[in-house]
Amino acid sequence: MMIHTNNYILNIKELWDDVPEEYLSHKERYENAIKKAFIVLKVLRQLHTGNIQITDHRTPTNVYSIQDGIFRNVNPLLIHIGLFWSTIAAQASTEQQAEWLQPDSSMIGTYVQTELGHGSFIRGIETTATYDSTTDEFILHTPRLSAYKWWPGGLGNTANACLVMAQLYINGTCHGLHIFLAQIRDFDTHKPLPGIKVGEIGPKMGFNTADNGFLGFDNHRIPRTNMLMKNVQVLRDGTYVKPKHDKLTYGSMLLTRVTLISDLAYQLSKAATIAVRYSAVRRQSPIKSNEPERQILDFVSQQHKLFITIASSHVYRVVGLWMWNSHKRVTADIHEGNMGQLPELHALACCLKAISSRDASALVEQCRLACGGHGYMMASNLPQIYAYTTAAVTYEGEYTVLLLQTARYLVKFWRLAAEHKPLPQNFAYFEDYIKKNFEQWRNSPEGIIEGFKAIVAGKTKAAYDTLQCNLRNGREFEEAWNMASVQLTNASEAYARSLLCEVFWKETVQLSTKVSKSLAIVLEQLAELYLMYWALEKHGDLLLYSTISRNDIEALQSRYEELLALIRPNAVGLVDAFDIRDEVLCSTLGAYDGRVYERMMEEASKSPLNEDVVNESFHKYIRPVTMKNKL
Ligand SMILES: CCCCCCCCCCCCCCC/C=C/C(=O)SCCNC(=O)CCNC(=O)[C@H](O)C(C)(C)COP(=O)(O)OP(=O)(O)OC[C@H]1O[C@@H](n2cnc3c(N)ncnc32)[C@H](O)[C@@H]1OP(=O)(O)O
Ligand SMILES: Cc1cc2nc3c(=O)[nH]c(=O)nc-3n(C[C@H](O)[C@H](O)[C@H](O)COP(=O)(O)OP(=O)(O)OC[C@H]3O[C@@H](n4cnc5c(N)ncnc54)[C@H](O)[C@@H]3O)c2cc1C
Repeated sequence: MMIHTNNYILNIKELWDDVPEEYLSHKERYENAIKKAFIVLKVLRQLHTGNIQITDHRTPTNVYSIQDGIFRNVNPLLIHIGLFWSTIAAQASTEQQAEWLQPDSSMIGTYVQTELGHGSFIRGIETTATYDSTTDEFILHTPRLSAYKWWPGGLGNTANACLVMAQLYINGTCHGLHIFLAQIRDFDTHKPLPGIKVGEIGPKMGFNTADNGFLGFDNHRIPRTNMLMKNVQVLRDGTYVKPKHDKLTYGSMLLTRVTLISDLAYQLSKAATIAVRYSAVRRQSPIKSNEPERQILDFVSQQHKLFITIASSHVYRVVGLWMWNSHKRVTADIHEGNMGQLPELHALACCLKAISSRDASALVEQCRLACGGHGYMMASNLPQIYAYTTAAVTYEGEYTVLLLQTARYLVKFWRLAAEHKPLPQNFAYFEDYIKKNFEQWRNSPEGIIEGFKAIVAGKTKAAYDTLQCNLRNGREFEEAWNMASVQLTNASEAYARSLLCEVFWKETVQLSTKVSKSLAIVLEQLAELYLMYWALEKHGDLLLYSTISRNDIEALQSRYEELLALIRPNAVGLVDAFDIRDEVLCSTLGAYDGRVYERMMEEASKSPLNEDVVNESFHKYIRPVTMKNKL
């Protein structure tokens, strides 16, 4: 059958709710989501096997984006599709992949790493996998309460299998963290297997349809061949064959951090679409007292809140793709046995994941606030987008912890610069900073990019000097590092911002040569707005570390305000261009037709509290008190 995936999925009635899911209980919400998840999975499987064929392009992305509308919350199979399969594909041997990656597999899996006691510091993970050479098996065990797995999506009820991160022991020697495939529930009855204690962790701020779970093993045995063995092996006699790089096991986190940047761009485009369209419909106060009330989008302060969201969505789209291509390149190199580019990719992924998630959640919240009281309604969908987005600041590597990873990388290059050793081209500016080869400030995108590099150099130097000072004062390295950690994270944050500005500007300039002149003008305005916005936000840092003057800052401010005015006529067009369907946006405030107040009233009528003219609580609780008082 030939299908157009958007239309096909949108026409499956069971995927769309009559009652908004906010009115369902925790249990009903999950059951509703799981029903839909398996309808979607069936479509994906049919696409995979060729039973249905598609007529449109970008299908996985299409399905991915439509599912935001279907679930409003999260697909309970998100980790099954996004992490379980991809980890097997990346870390299992060819034979294991042939056995496990069957499209009609009975396995529904998840990625089980975090424990009650350890999330960030994964070397502290306590679950053990001990090799028993007499039976050719690993024994998975949870030695104490803090070793219980806690958080994995889909683990609570959906998954019957999982990839478990555990400390590998062979003949009493610990070889560190490795990944094991373990079946946890019977494929037919779905009952937990003997030796497995599994359940759901309870309601959260968001992600409530993802049945995040807990898991404990009581000496649970799995075959030796269930350890993921592409990069590392345990042989039948217990011989341990080391990987080429000891962090290859962390590869799934690296890949997810990279893909998250694009996902966050998409969440930003949803929030921007809702807030900009609403701001074009909403009228509140005249600007001049004798004029009619104006669209709130005409208030320059409102443009300041919203246009940076539009621009940031483009930034993360561009940088997400740039990182995706880098990941592809580095993975191909690793395949050839060359690990040289892995540290750089890890350092970039850490700081970009940290800053993209932090920016996205702050900007989604800004969009919600920009919609006034109505933004607080669940029916605006902004609270759900915020709850989803802010989780990304924590999962897949907590914000500060990831910035500190990138700081290790920056400090290494600063040390080279300080010792006058050769630096790679992309860090040549460290040497310029040390030699005080400062460029004269230029009020242009290129000038701002140079200014941001000076901030990175200045902040890395400050952190490095503090670190050295702590060491000279007799502190051990780890303690000295901890004492400098505020400055170290500041340096990483600055590094991420300079990368975002540079990559976005360069890619936009290149893209502008390939599109119509009128489109190129708008794209460059957005890119320039992004750079100006952050230059003004960070003007204190620029004053400290670059040659910018007060007059330059005033000129930047004027240009920024000019850009807001230039973008204003295209604002609605720019969010329409994100091309997000109403069914996916799920927002009374952001629908394409602008029927905001009508939709709000229609949604309110769905409230169960409006089913009866007089709710029975009146007779039970209110009347006895109020009428008694009257007597
Ligand atoms: C339209 C858009 C389409 C897009 C679709 C895609 C959507 C996808 C959405 C996905 C949604 C996901 C839903 C949520 C799922 C959530 C899942 C999880 O949260 S899983 C659990 C994640 N947990 C973490 O991230 C833990 C964070 N902690 C760590 O990663 C590590 O503990 C650590 C890196 C902080 C430290 O590790 P440790 O072993 O202790 O390191 P050392 O200190 O010994 O060494 C540091 C050394 O190692 C290098 N390193 C670290 N990690 C890596 C790596 N991954 N690759 C390469 N190198 C690595 C590091 O650079 C240091 O090197 P050095 O030379 O020594 O400086
Ligand atoms: C919605 C959601 C979904 C998730 N899904 C999964 C999943 O599918 N699978 C899975 O395995 N896990 C999952 N997780 C767990 C997630 O990966 C962890 O919560 C995350 O890695 C953070 O670890 P933590 O909770 O231990 O935080 P902690 O590390 O305890 O952080 C608490 C505070 O301590 C600080 N801190 C910790 N270490 C340091 C340090 N070295 N230096 C400075 N500051 C530090 C942090 O900055 C933070 O402020 C999920 C979490 C969430 C919220």
